This record gives sequence, structure tokens and C-alpha cells, in this order.
Amino acid sequence: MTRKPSRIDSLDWPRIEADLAARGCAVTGQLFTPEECAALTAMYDEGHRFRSRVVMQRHGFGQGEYQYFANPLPPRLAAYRSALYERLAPLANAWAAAMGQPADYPPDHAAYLARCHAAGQLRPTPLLLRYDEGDYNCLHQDLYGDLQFPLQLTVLLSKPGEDFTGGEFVLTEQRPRMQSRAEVAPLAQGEAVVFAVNQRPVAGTRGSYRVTMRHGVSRVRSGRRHTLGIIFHDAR
Ligand SMILES: O=C(O)CCC(=O)C(=O)O
Ligand SMILES: [Fe+2]
Repeated sequence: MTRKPSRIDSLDWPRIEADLAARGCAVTGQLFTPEECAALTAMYDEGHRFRSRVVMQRHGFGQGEYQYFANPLPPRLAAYRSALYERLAPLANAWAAAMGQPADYPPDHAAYLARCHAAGQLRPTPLLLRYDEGDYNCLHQDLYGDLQFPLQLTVLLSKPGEDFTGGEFVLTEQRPRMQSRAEVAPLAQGEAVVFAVNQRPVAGTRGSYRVTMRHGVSRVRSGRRHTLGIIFHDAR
């Protein structure tokens, strides 16, 4: 058993939850040390760790590439994924209830993964992404099957301003009968953004309504940018 990463408990969760309620996204403060970021970045070139590699340009997803980790996940990453799930599951249930969906995300990540596997979503989804100068990631959603945990994280592994410039994490929010809104999440190295995978509830004057979110990355203007994506549902 890998120990629960204690850094997760020291994050300012009341502020993170308030930001998520207000905007559907929140920056976390430092989650990974520069050493952990370097170790994860170095894994990108260790092909045996991954189940597949995607060249974004070939699919019209943007420009740049990413790789999905194979099982078993690196132990620290698996520990972070499960501990973050446990922290976010109550919030996921509150969102589901507000959107009139079954609020039955189990408290334990292993139980949720078992549900994904029973539904044929068997492949692990944590991924490393690599962007060089000129690369970008089109606005998208990481759905991967019928079962979706409603929140995910992206961790910035590189040092902005030093390793790369540009390459900002962008979110859009599509509101019913209104124009879409954009938000940029400025991240420091080792910091993550937590955000809505698909829909989230917004409190309105007559009950809550749903907005649809998409995320992407603006063009990297110079250097190389690496990120780690942590998605809690597995993929079909
Ligand atoms: O590189 C980024 O900042 C975004 C990565 C992404 O799309 C994800 O983590 O799902
Ligand atoms: Fe994504």
C-alpha cells in the first residue's frame, strides 16, 4: 500500500470548493514537488509505462502528443488518484443531486473503478501530455464511456516562463440560451486545476440549471510543456 499523499489534506479545500461552485474550476496550490514533476516528465520517454500514444494532429485534436499510462500505474500516481477521488466524491454527489442524477458515487475509488470495469470501461485514463513550440490542445471533454466521474485534474509539470511560454489552460462554459464564457487557469509548476469534465450545476433564481464545460490549451509560444491528466473513470 502506498501512503496517502499528505499534501492533499493541506490544500485549501474550502476555497477550492467555493471556486468550483462559482466557476466550475479551481487551482489547487502546489500538489507535486519539482522533483516529482521532473520524475513524471522523465517517464514520458519510457515507452513501457504506456498503453497508447496519441499524436493529436492525426485526429484533429490539436498539435502535440499524449500517452495513456498502462496498468499498473506508477504507485505515487495511483495513490494520488485514489486520494483525490475520495476528497472529491462528496462534491460529485452534491453536483449529481443538484442536476437530478443518481448521487451514488461510492466513497472509495476502488469501488468506483469496479463499477467502471463492470460497464466495460477497463482501460486506465491517467495520461502525460507533451507540447512543443506551436502545439495546442483543442477544446474537448474526456468522457471515455457512459460512466463519468464529473471532476478531473490537470497538473502542470513544467515551469511556466522558464520551460515554456504561452500554453495556457483554458476552459469554456456553455450556458443555456446565453453566450459562452472563457476562463484561464494560471498554473505554477506542480499545481493542478480541478474542473468539471462535462456538466455542472449553477444555482439560478428558479432552482439550478446545467452548464457544459470544455477544456483545452492555448498555443505554446516557446519551449516544451508537460502536463499530467488525472481522470477518475476508466475508458472503454
Ligand atoms: O495540457 C493540459 O493542460 C490539458 C490536458 C488535458 O486535456 C487533460 O488533462 O485532460
Ligand atoms: Fe483533457
